Order: sequence, then C-alpha cells, then structure tokens
Amino acid sequence: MCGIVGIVGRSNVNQSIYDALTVLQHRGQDAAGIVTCDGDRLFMRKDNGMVRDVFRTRHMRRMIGHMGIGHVRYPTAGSASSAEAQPFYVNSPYGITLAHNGNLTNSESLAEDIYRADLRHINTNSDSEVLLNVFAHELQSLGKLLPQPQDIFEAVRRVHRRVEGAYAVVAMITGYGILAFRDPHGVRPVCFGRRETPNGPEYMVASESVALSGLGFHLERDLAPGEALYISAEGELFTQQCADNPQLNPCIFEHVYLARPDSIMDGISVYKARLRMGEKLADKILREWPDHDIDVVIPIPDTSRTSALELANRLDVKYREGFIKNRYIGRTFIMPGQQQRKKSVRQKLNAIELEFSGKNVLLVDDSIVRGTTCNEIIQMARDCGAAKVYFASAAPAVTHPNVYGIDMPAASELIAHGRSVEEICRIIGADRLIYQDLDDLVDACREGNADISRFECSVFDGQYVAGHIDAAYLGDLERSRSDAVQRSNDMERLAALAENEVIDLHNAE
Ligand SMILES: O=P(O)(O)OC[C@H]1O[C@H](OP(=O)(O)OP(=O)(O)O)[C@H](O)[C@@H]1O
Ligand SMILES: NC(=O)CC[C@H](N)C(=O)O
Ligand SMILES: [Mg+2]
Repeated sequence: MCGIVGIVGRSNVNQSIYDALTVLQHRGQDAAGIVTCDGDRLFMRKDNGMVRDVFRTRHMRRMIGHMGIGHVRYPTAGSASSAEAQPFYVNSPYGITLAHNGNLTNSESLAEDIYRADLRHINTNSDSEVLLNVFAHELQSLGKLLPQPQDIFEAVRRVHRRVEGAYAVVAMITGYGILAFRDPHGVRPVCFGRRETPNGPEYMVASESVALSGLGFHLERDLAPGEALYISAEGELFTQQCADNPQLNPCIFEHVYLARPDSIMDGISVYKARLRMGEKLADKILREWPDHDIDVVIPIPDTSRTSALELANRLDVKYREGFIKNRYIGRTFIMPGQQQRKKSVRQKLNAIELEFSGKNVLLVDDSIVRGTTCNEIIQMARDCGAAKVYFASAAPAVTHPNVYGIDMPAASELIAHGRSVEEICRIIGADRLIYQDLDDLVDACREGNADISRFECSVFDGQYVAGHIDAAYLGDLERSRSDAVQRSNDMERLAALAENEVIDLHNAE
C-alpha cells in the first residue's frame, strides 16, 4: 500500500498535494514525491523519507502549476532506492508521470515485452515503472497529436488486457490533464472528490477519502473496478468503464490495518467496520470462554484502539490505555527489515505499570503478522507484573503472503504460517490466544456495503483473485523478496552509494 493523490485546481496545487500526502503518510513512510505541471513544463521532487523531510521550502516554491500528482511509498517491488521513489516519468508520448498503489503480478514478463516488442527502456526494478511504460506504449500506438478522453480510455482498456495484479493509479499527461484508474478487481482503493472555488470546481483523486475531507473536497465516490476517470487541465471531468469483466473485490486488510479509521472506502466506514470487528470478537470470546476472568482490556496503539474499545464494551470489562505510543515514531509494520521493526516496537510503546500489576489483562491488536509486536508487548506486560496475559487479534491468523501491494512476500516470515493457534500462543508467550473468524471479519466489513460479494482475503485464506498465482510464483517471490534477501540487497546498494559507484536517475538536491 502506498498513497496516491492527484489534483486539477484553479491555482497552484503544490501545497494541497503536500497536505494530502501528509494525510496519507500512514500508507507509506519510505519515499515521497510530487510532480506539478505548469503549461508544458513539469516540476518534480522525490526522494526517500517522510513527506516533511523530502520537501523543503525551496522545492515547494519551484513546484508551480494548476495540476499535479503525488505519492508516498511503501515498497513491494524492486528496492527501497530513491530512484524508485514515485511519480515516474516518461517523455513520450506527451510527457507522462505516474504514481501507483498496488503490485503487478506479471511485471517480469511485461518488462521483457516492453524491451523486446515495445522497444522501451526500464531503468529500475519497480513494477510501477513497467506499468507506466505499458500505458505510454498503448497511448503512443494510437498516434494522436492531441489525445482526446476517448483515446486515453482506450489506452487504459489495453493496459487492463496486458497487466495483472492490483493497481490504483494516478497519472498526468503534460499539458492535457490527470487520469486515474483502478484494476478490474478493485483490490486497491481510489476515490475522487470536488471542491468549489470562485473560479470554478477543482477535482482531487486520492487513495482514501480522509485526504479529500481534510482539504475541503467533497467525496463524490470511489472509482469502480476497471473504471478510468480523466480531468482535463481546464477542469472537465470524464469517466468510463474500461474493463471487460469488472468485479469489486477490495482488499480486506485495508479495513483491518492499512486505512485510516476516518476514511470511507467503497461505501464502508473503516471506523464502523473496526467497531464491528470488536463486537464480533467479543461474541466469540463469550461463546467459547463464557467464564473468562479478564479484568481489563488494553489495546495496542494505534490501529487496534477502535475494535478494542467496542470489544471491552461488549464484554462489559474495563477498557484502559496501558501502552503509550511515542507519536514521533511511525508505523512499525511498514518499516523495511525485521531488525528495524523489532527495535522500534520498544521505542514506540511504553507501558503504564499500574494498569498491569496483579491483573488478568486481555491485550488486543488488529492483526498479528510476523509476531514482532505481540512478542515484545506480552513480555512488557509480564515485566509490569500482569497476573495473566491473554491476547486477541481482531483479524484471523495471517497465514499466506500478499502479492497485491502489502509487503508480506514470504510465508516463512508469518508467525501463523503452518502453525496451530496453540503453537502460536506458546511462541508469543501468551496465556490464551483468540483470533477473529474469517466469516466474522468479512461480515464486519460487508455490513457497511452489502453489494460487495467478495473481499480480497488472500492473506487469510490463500485465495488470490487476480493474476495467476501458484506455488511456483509464491516460491520465486519468497526467494527474491524475503527479509534476508532485501537486507543483503540494501547493504550492497548502500556500499555502492558510499563509494560513489551508483548513478541513479533522479532529481538533484
Ligand atoms: O505482528 P507484526 O508483524 O508486529 O504486525 C502487526 C502489528 O503491526 C501493526 O502496527 P504498527 O505499529 O505498524 O501501526 P499502528 O500504530 O497503526 O498500529 C499492526 O497494527 C500490528 O500492531
Ligand atoms: N505498496 C505499494 O503500493 C507499492 C507500489 C509499487 N509496487 C512499489 O513498490 O513502489
Ligand atoms: Mg499496531
């Protein structure tokens, strides 16, 4: 998951894009980028780091123009190199820049085709650069000097036929307008909104509605799966369905962890979905453990707060904030590398001893993925003198890798892969472990929008809705992107950079 944003405005959009990226920062902390368009000139700034660190006043001043796009990155393909920060740019046709949230599952074979058949050069290992080149090739092959909305939609239609996997995209065609499109399964989210100004309406596209509301845009709606939207530089809006057989299968993990609770996604309030997760988990506890001896429910901040609160209400047990989060440390799950994630849990969360001492505590988290957080937290609760430490997860056991834009590429890194609940409970050192049932999680989300017939739940059930995902694909992914491999790639890259041996194609300071 990354965050994407695009704005066609009536005055300079640089500050609004910056502000929107800060609202979407929870979707990617590794790199950030903005490109604006003034007439036929582009102004781009991108680099590794958080939004507040990447953009300085001197950059902001130079990024003029009434339309632009932005991105916050959490890498799921290629490396964490600054050369893979987004947006990406190709000069032909027209000059196109693109930002992508998701992950292509056929990017290797596409990269080969792009080179051999389309005669295009790809400079990084990023699947997003591949996606941009496929789109650019398809638009170029229409051979129009002045592209019309119908041409742009035709190019998207052809992209859908070639590309597999998950992709929510915003792209800018220099001098012409901004385009957004969503893959035919609608796995990753993207919505758009409108803001009135004395000079006419402005439009914004974003990964989450919270970016729209934060900037005074009114949420119009989510893009449908397979749909494309085009806003001309003059502010005219066009939409078209570009997929042959679209089906809405949104990623359920957005509701569990990725999205902000104050977002509305595909008609579902993420906040209310999380409240319902808490209710259903409480019902399971009451069903399976009616004589429980829980004294207090304690959330693991931040994401589990909403479900833990409702769980405590339903159990009629006290809810207490037993862990305080250092607000200056980001989300640990989306940090690259296990060592960094482990160190950060202790730096990030500190316990209030009196909430634990002599009590039977139920710790609640939204999910358990690698087990980094719960391992540390349970030990901290014991160090504070808890009598019993029970643990509940508002999501079912994460047993399978993700291939659609969440960095969980290796089954062997998942604590629940191939293990029973009892084994996991023993490993994390809890006195009892309770997971949400998958049917209950799906119901908790679907109650917000009964029209969604299927969610993308592959991390829980191993059913992959898009692309051709088989054991061979997952084996290759594990070999190429496991933590150990990424660590050694990053070390090599840093060593080469230190010796000034690497020349990346990206903007200067
Ligand atoms: O089992 P793990 O591999 O540790 O992953 C799961 C944990 O990671 C996330 O927290 P994170 O700190 O990223 O963000 P948050 O502050 O939004 O909860 C998530 O909320 C869980 O607490
Ligand atoms: N998390 C994402 O959406 C990542 C987008 C893209 N696959 C990248 O690695 O840059
Ligand atoms: Mg957490």
